[in-house]
Amino acid sequence: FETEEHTLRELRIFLREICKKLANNRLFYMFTKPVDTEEVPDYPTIIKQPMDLETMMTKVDFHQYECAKDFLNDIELIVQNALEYNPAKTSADKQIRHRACSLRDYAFTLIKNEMDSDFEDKCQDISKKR
Ligand SMILES: CC(=O)c1csc(NC(=O)C2C[NH2+]C2)n1
Repeated sequence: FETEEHTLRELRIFLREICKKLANNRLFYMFTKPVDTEEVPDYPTIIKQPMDLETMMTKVDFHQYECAKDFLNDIELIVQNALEYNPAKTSADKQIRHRACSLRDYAFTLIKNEMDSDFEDKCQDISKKR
């Protein structure tokens, strides 16, 4: 059991580093905090499951990710929300969609390059057992 807790502790340290790198990239500024429903009142009428990088950092601290796959599922939620909320042909919408796709590619590539695949397998095994 103790070794499982050591594994999940190491996962949290790794995911905080990934989250920090993504949140510190100016390209992803609009994904760093929850959309302000005061400024964008129609957002909650369209996007039913909002997600952002600050919320993901909190989820790491609350032990709500047991493997990198769960973390990447929330990245994909950020991306899908942005594509749904910004469907127009305008340059503003196009730029946000392009940045959402860049966020996805950065996150998946960072994790693939910096994470030992055996370590992720161990995390997924622990997650399945729980
Ligand atoms: C996080 C996110 O996807 C977001 C925040 S504001 C926004 N879009 C706009 O403000 C307008 C450009 N066309 C609507 N999208």
